[in-house]
Amino acid sequence: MTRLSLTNLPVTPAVDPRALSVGIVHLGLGAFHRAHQAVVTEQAMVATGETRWGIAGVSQRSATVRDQLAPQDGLYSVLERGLGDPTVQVIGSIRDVLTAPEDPDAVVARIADPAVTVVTLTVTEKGYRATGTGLNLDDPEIQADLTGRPPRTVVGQLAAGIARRDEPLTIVSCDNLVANGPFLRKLVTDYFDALGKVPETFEATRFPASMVDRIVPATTEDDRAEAARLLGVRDEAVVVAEPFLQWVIENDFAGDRPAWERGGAVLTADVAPWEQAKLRMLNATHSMLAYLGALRGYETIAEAVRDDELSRLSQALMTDDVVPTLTPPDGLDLAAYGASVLERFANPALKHRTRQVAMDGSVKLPVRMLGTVRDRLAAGAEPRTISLAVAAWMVYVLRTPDLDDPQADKLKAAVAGVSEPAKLVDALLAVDSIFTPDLRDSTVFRELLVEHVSSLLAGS
Ligand SMILES: NC(=O)c1ccc[n+]([C@@H]2O[C@H](COP(=O)([O-])OP(=O)(O)OC[C@H]3O[C@@H](n4cnc5c(N)ncnc54)[C@H](O)[C@@H]3O)[C@@H](O)[C@H]2O)c1
Ligand SMILES: O=P(O)(O)OC[C@@H](O)[C@@H](O)[C@H](O)[C@H](O)CO
Repeated sequence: MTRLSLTNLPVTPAVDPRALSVGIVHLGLGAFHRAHQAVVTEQAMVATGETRWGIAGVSQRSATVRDQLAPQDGLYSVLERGLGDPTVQVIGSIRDVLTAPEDPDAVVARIADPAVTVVTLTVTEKGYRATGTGLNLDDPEIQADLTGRPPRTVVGQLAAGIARRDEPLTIVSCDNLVANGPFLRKLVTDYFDALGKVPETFEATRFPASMVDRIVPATTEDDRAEAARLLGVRDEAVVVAEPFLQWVIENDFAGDRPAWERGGAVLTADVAPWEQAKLRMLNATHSMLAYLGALRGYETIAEAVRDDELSRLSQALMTDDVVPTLTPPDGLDLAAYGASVLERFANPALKHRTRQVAMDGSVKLPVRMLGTVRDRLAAGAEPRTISLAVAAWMVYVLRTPDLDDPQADKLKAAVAGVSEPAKLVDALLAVDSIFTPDLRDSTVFRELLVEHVSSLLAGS
């Protein structure tokens, strides 16, 4: 079947791709960016008529996305799966695709280009190479970048690009992290400190925080076949998304930016309440459903949330444990938000695999769950359901032979030969890159974990 390209365009993108120049570099050209920031950026250009916000996307690890997009002139489609029939939209805002391991100098050159004023990122939690307190200076790739090779890490790429610029830059993390903007600023600061030289432009570089939300499961062959059926041409780079899309961005930019608010984003002075509500309600519940669902043999999140007991536990997690820790942003009704999250998870057309959401637990737990545990303990409350979520991760680590986690070897070594609940809990609580001393020393938390792990092990 013919491939999607500028000469085989069954559906015209909302912008003319040929008219665009590159003004944004995006690091981490995965599925999410293509279904979220690239779409909002395109809509912003449609609303303003500007043509200078084309995106140069950077694949950080393999050449797969480049090999999918390059023969298609950077074009791809978003297959939206809601409750009705699926729809498909061709997106034209990605204008260049680079593969960092093949051409690291080209990535730095793009970041240094004066026409580029904004860099965005979606490189997953582990892509930041952080410890609980800052940049992991023991990471061999960070150490290698610090010797001055063409950088291979995301922080090294940003630092090298900033160092070559005369004009300040704005860097927007779009990953699910607590205070993602300040967090990334700290990592880049640590890098320059380790180098022993801070470029003059760094002080003016801005790192606005952002909250991003749209469920974008990994694309499957069935999705590619469905897109081909709807488009009449083959799209190897199609991404699947739910209809919902939200992007809240701190309005703190060093220079020009796309009018993202004209494309559906919200620009605000304070992202923290949005981000905390989303990470603690949506993402924590997502992860709990992933671990409990996988342990019960459910393939997808939609199957898991349709289990009455897991649905009740999801509701209890949000209502009893999370909501008391939140100060909602103006205009957000937390009860209605919680109900809408569960409805979105139940979308049967989105085959979001429990195993995909469950991956990288060692870096997700601190972001999604442990803040709630800490806040409830500090309030003298018993964090019952959130502890079940953590216990489910512990049993998942024990029971999953091919654990997909950056610390898989360390976690599997910690639980090797363990079968008693208390020993499993103690072995994993001792992993200090995940659990801080206050949590390790909490008798209430430990006892809840042992109780939940006991019943999960007995029930399976
Ligand atoms: N998919 C979603 O529903 C969704 C929703 C909200 C936010 N996000 C955020 O976007 C991130 C990416 O999600 P996705 O769906 O695009 O995943 P994906 O697997 O399609 O893409 C992941 C991207 O991160 C890069 N990456 C992975 N490990 C890395 C490492 N160690 N160093 C540097 N780069 C690395 C990959 O090269 C790839 O470009 C998530 O981790 C999350 O923080 C995703
Ligand atoms: O993308 P991850 O692996 O960081 O997390 C998995 C999901 O919880 C996450 O992607 C949600 O779908 C998303 O945060 C919804 O906006």
